[in-house]
Amino acid sequence: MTDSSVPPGGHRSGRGPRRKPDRPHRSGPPRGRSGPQRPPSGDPAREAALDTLRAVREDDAYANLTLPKLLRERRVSGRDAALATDLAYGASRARGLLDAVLGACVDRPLDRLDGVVLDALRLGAQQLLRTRIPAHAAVGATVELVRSRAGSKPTGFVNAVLRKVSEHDEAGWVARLAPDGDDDPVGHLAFAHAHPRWIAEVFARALGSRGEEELGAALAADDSRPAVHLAARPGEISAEELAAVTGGDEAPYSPYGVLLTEGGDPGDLEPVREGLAVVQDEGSQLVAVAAASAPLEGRDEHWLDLCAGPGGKAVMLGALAAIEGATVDAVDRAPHRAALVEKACSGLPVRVHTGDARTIALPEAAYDRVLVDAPCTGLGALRRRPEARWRRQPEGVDELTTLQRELLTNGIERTRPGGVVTYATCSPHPAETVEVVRAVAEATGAEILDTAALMPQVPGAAAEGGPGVQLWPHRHGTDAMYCATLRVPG
Ligand SMILES: C[S@@+](CC[C@H](N)C(=O)[O-])C[C@H]1O[C@@H](n2cnc3c(N)ncnc32)[C@H](O)[C@@H]1O
Repeated sequence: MTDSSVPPGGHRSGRGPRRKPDRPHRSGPPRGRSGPQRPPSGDPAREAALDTLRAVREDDAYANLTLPKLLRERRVSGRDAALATDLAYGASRARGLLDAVLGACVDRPLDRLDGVVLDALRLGAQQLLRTRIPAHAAVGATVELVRSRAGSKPTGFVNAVLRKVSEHDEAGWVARLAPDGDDDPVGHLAFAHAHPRWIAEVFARALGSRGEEELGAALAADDSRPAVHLAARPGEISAEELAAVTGGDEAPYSPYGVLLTEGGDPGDLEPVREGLAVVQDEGSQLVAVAAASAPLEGRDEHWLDLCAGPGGKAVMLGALAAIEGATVDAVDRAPHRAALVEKACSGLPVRVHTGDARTIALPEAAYDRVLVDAPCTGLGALRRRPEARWRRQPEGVDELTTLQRELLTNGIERTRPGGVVTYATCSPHPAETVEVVRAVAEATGAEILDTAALMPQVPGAAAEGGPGVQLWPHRHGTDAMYCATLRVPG
């Protein structure tokens, strides 16, 4: 079970949430939407969560962008903000599981329900099944939310459905509704950990021989909120100093990583405001460090980051290049993302270029080091985008793998003989990882290096069934990043 934290003194008292009388508050549908204005429910957390679910459902919005904006606009903070976040992100992540339970409690297809009622039922079911909020508080608060947004008419229906949901806990519903674990272990685990089956199948393939043992842990870790890591800027501050200043812990694998142990907005931390550190998953740090340190004979001055936006790895590469006396060319096709790289790399020896990496006018066979951090399905970073797992479709994978092969081939063509190329994705999908690297190495004659040897401090890093390193949330606490290094024949 995840997202089960109830804010201190929160809603376990059984008395439903109370609004502080002096808190400035704006309620009702998001700005710019018309519709009957009803009195607010006096529950800013659930109102913000409901409006977030609506924006995700109707406008294809991202929950992790919508909710913080709503909370800021409405000046919702503290416990209310924490509860809104738990509910909106939790219900977005668990949508498939919640809908299966609701489907068993409602006598018509869910898509025939009024949208607000469906969103509210999802929020109610999330509270009942995946938080420690007492059932009567969860049902009562959801009914009041519906009354304030849709009037009294649907309240009896919502009350009755949620009472049926509350007849079993999450494990009880999984036992009733999930595929049988003996006949269909992957389907069972996918249901129990609220993942679409196709994603669970991809994880199982990527885990290879360890799939049977580890798939449940992998899906459970993917169903929880990620820890926040900082990357100390090389040459400016050490991880040890950064940990001391921020109160975090030095991260286990990245020489520049710090694991934050306190909540709060990391953007408010002084070293982050001063540009001495950035928020960056430890897995991404390891990829950038591997790209900058893969063994190389001869000149080591010209580096290239072919898919650089928004610039997380380019900052690390730029800072390491500054120490080595090298320079970095950073490319991105999207002008707004190239602009973000420019901003992030200010003061570093990084030149930013906007254009398609496959055709941009940059030298051939000239770079000593190249990073190809390819666009991908993002299946390794699902923890960061609560609704993403239900939005992604397997059909998009082929188009991406074609682009990935072209980009890696181009990266190899731009590398001098004897130079090194690092290929990375934030996806563990074998079609995007080991299969791309194998196919391109075969076609170009590039030599695949032992990438796991570049990260001796990371246990169990070698990818299953192919070259490269595959990191995992359940093993390493990182995103499920993949990377492989190749040497261009001399
Ligand atoms: C996974 S992201 C890179 C993340 C980045 N390296 C970082 O650490 O912040 C992939 C990037 O590739 C860019 N991209 C996609 N197709 C491209 C192409 N044909 N040429 C150059 N950039 C491309 C996308 O705009 C996106 O910014």
